[in-house]
Amino acid sequence: MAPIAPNAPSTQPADPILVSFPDQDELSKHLADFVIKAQNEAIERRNKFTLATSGGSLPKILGKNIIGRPEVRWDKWQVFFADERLVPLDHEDSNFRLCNDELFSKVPELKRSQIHTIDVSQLDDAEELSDEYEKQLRDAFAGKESVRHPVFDLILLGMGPDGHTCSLFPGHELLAERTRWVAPIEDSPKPPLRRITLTLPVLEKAHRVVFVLSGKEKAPTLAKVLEDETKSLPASRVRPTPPGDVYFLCTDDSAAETKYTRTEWKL
Ligand SMILES: O=C1O[C@H](COP(=O)(O)O)[C@@H](O)[C@H](O)[C@H]1O
Repeated sequence: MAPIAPNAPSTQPADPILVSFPDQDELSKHLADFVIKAQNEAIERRNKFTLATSGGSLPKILGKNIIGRPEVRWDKWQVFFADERLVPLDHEDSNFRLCNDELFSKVPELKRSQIHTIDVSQLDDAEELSDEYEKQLRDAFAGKESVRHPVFDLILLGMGPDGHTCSLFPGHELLAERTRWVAPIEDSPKPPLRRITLTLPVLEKAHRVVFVLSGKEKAPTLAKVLEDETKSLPASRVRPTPPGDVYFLCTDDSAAETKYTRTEWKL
């Protein structure tokens, strides 16, 4: 057996990085700085910035302080969805609609062709729709070459009180999915029932994954996620492969119940 090189990079996922801020506005400002840094590094690497975003509380926190920042190179962004609810894009449950209301519609420089939606008006079958979205990812990430996984520059995630993230729910069989990049779920415990989600292998391959959490109702779950060695909750299973990192950026009240070490903010 070949000896392990003494300075070989670790293959073990790094521990999550937890940073907390006094309130949602501070969280939002620092999130904007973080996204801009990720954007700049991505543009330097490949002259484009691939982002997957979630719905829920995230779009508002993201939109509030990034709109109008002169450093943002909107023309370089390619935006995908970490998950989507299978409702029309203008429905109030649609993650696209939330993102559109809070961000996209306020940034004319970000063209509709740069936003990769999961659109039930084009295809209503959840299986077919997830295959079609996976194809969009393959086209965007691989061109004509084949790649094992897309490597997003940044994935922004939320976390529900049950520990779900994307549309990956506790105890659900989709947590075991290792082949597909995108998968349908038709029995979501949280309405609406029908959704499409990125799978864990895609989250694990990203350069950076950032959970964005605000409010004291997230506190008990965040403590479980960071301290649960058994990794039973979906959010605790998101551990990017080195050199990828996972961050939890949150308000102080979200972090109030965890004993996990907080890191000083530095960019
Ligand atoms: O259903 C969903 O919930 C999660 C968490 O939402 P939040 O409102 O607690 O932030 C969200 O990240 C996901 O995109 C959405 O489909």
